[in-house]
Amino acid sequence: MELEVKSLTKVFKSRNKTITALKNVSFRLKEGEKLAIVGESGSGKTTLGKILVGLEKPDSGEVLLDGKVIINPKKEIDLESRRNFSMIFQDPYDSLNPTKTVFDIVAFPLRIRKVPDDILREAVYTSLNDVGLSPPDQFLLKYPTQLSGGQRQRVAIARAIVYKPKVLIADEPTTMIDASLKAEVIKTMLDIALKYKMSLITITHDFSIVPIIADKVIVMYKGEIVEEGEAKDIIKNPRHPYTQALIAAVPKLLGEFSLKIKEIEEDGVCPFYSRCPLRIDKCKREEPPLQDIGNRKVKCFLV
Ligand SMILES: Nc1ncnc2c1ncn2[C@@H]1O[C@H](COP(=O)(O)OP(=O)(O)OP(=O)(O)O)[C@@H](O)[C@H]1O
Repeated sequence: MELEVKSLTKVFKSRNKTITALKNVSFRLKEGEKLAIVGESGSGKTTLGKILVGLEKPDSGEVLLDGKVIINPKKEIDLESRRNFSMIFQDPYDSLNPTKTVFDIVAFPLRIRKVPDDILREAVYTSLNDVGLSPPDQFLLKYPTQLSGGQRQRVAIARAIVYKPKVLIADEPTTMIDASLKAEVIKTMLDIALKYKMSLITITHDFSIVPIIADKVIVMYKGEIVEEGEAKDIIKNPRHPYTQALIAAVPKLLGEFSLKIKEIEEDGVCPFYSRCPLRIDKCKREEPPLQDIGNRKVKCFLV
């Protein structure tokens, strides 16, 4: 399996505002690889995940799986292509229907694909065992409100993996759960990815989980990739000033790190200019390209 994301761009327009959520985002992912997409709130991470699972359409660019175009602006993503991806959403309180039992929640993706009952039942049991909700019989008839936060997140994972996607996308999977449960949820996802040879894309603002969850990292700022490379290299030696700031902010909350500076929003200016501690004059006159530097890509003149 090889996933290729090519120049994805997505712009949201409302009455008086245009927001470029993604701008020319490209990357590749192989079978079993683990990628972290890191950036603060609003950097476009969730939009990227939503495009992959078919919840949003790109304005331009395309996504290929094993060389075949499965997503482009003119195409409705079909159920067969969607089967390759699955997304675990940030909030296990919000994403589980409170009126449905665990069985119905986990079975749902198979029901819409009209999977026969006996296969469906077997798949739900396997999924619940895989996420550590075992024995499954103890959980099947429970409602989300009867479960703890960690258990709810496990149900969300069970639902996401029930049809064995090739790429599992986890959007801030540990944000809403207790710190003490973070490691367990992460371990569950890693075990599952390994067992089924799934590729894992973790969307996060939290650099502290990157060494555990990823071999590759993409750092996004305002919808653009500003740095991309091997996780261990980037953590040891971040090259883009934004990546440096994100890593320096661990384990502080990124909210504390955000500087309240009026941002310059002009074309032809580095998007990180207003916040960059290392900016030079050129950064205000010219937007740096995403340059290849060894096995790294960095969108900065200073590297
Ligand atoms: N449906 C939408 N309509 C209008 N604007 C949107 C929509 N979805 C996202 N945006 C905007 O696009 C930008 C990127 O949002 P996105 O949710 O992808 O970022 P993010 O990095 O995942 O942030 P967060 O962690 O807060 O979810 C934001 O400015 C957001 O307000």
